[in-house]
Amino acid sequence: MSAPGSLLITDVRPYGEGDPVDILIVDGVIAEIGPDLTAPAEAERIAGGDAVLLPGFVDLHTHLREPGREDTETIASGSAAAALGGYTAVFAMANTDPVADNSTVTDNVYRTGREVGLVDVHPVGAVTVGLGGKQLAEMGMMAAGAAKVKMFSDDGKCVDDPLLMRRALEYAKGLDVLIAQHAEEPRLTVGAVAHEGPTASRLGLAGWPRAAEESIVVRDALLARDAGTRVHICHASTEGTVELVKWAKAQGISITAEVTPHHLLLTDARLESYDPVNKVNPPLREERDTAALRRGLADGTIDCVATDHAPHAAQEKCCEFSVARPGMLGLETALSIVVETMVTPGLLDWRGVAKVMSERPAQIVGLTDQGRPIAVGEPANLTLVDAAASWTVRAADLASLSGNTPYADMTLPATIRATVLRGAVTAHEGAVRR
Ligand SMILES: NC(=O)N[C@@H](CC(=O)O)C(=O)O
Ligand SMILES: [Zn+2]
Ligand SMILES: [Zn+2]
Repeated sequence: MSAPGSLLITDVRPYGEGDPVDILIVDGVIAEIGPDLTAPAEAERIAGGDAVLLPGFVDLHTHLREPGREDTETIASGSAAAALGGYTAVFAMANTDPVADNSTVTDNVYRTGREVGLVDVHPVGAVTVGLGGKQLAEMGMMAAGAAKVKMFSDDGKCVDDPLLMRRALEYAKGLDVLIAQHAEEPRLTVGAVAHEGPTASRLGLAGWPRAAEESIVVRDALLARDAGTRVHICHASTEGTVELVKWAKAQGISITAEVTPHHLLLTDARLESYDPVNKVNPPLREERDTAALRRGLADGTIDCVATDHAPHAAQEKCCEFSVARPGMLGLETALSIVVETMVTPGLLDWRGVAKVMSERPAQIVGLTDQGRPIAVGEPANLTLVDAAASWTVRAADLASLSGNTPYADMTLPATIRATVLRGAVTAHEGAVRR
């Protein structure tokens, strides 16, 4: 499925480098790159306005709430949010209702995503039946279905039983699929709603210690070593996790890790207001953690950025902190937060942004048509970034059906001028194209 016909994008700088060029796309594939290109009269045209041209972003961690909670997000609304955020592929987590633990659900999510057509929606399959942590799901059936499921995760819950995790990794090796772990030792987080530290103590909130994450990270690194397979760590949130992933990689263990935009920018200082918009799993931590995560992302210890876009209804967020649902929106603000935390301080250049938001995530999960070089003959999955622009986040203006953004009223750098999926313009100047 690629857009038939031609699209001419004028005046863009691939990876923010060199003089502006034009890009001619024919039938979904980059046909020419150079100055002052000509296109057939009927070709669609987009004025780049000196935008930075990047490969389309790939999100390994998105929660679309379909099936089950279509009041908070649908595959259509989440796809729109993704396209507006510069994404051309997203991985939709399995903690839906019903759970995506069988190929009927995963194939339906996949097909609906194709029908919407704004972004490639790849369903994530559950590792265990019903996310129950007791019995392995039929991973092989999901991998063999129409969706060709490539990633499995019980995200929202940790696969905490070490023997079951070991078996899951062994099966994943045989199927050549990826297991992504929500690293949380549940015995250490009973009742926890905030990072365990001085802020939570002062505010009287039950704490989630760093060790709850780190003990699972190191355990799963060792299990992956013994199984001779790979494991991916969801939403790394602590300084210790960065150290452990670095250690594991140095041992030759096949481990990868993602960080969310909110764990790069926000700390538990946010909790002073008791506003549950700041409640998330794993919790917002301290400045030494955000600093270590930024350094880790810059030096490649942390492989990529993933949003953990987690829409929730107002009535489940605007309530007492301890009972509010954890999670925050992320798709439409991710690039801006990465610019704020990584590009502006000089930790990443635009090549680096392409790497952590597109190339590495595509490689980690084995997508062959995403995260590709901007070159002739490559699929035209592209994002145009207006690096000089800024915008003020308004929850009501977001395409998501939910409003739980922690960045409301903040003015952030960089906007997405356009997103192109296989030659089709999916978003342009803040509006989706259907
Ligand atoms: N991150 C969150 O706080 N919540 C996620 C689940 C998860 O990612 O663990 C959700 O599904 O709402
Ligand atoms: Zn999680
Ligand atoms: Zn999640």
